[in-house]
Amino acid sequence: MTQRRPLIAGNWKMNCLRADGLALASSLAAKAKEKGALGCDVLVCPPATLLSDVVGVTHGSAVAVGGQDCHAAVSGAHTGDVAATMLADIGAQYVLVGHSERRADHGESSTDIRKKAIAAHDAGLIAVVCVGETEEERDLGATLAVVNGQVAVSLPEGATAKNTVVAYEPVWAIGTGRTASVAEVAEVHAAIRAELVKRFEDGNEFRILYGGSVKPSNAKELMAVEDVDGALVGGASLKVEDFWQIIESCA
Ligand SMILES: O=C(CO)COP(=O)(O)O
Repeated sequence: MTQRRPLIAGNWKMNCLRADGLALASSLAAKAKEKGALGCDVLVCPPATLLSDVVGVTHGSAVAVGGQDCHAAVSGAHTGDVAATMLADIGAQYVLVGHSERRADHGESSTDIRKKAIAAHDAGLIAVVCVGETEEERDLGATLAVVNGQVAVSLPEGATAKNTVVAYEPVWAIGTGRTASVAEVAEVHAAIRAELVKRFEDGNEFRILYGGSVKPSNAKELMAVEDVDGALVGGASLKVEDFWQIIESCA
């Protein structure tokens, strides 16, 4: 069986002013240093305003830093946007693309997301490509068709297990306290794995994260599911003790 090193990623979303964000990142970096070898890779994705400083305070620790989005272009007249090259330039190693909140708030399509993933790869970043069905789509029995469709279009030809992570986040489980059941997660992750294996030579090596109300109390159970290779954590990543317990669930 392929051994995939888990990734525990914190998506801070639009939270944390400077003092709180830097305290959170510094505490995590200190805990990681104190612990030594961890059972997983660790990533935090702060808001753009804090990226550079968080890179600074986590430097030399096992905590990697990522952006929450990037533009598909390298530069140009795109007011308010950030290029993948800019993220790489300040020391970020990852970028989230296609989060359901971006798909919903900014009307991003899977085609847009593929372009962003290509920009991320060209900049030397690891793209964390997010997919997931809405509650309506699940109720219609369309979950696998929706998620497989998003995976097929959002992942570019040049995706590899080294430059791409897939994150499955059912929209109805995000920030709601409702977590998908182990059976629901297992079914979708197996379907994503099958898509990846069909399309990419190293499809078995891609990490597939689960996200949606992951917390210390359910992390161990979710991480034990076949083809769950880590978590993308929102709310619980803002509390150092909670996020740390989720990290430890990979030990
Ligand atoms: O959207 C998420 C992470 O990207 C999940 O958020 P919550 O963990 O707050 O449900």
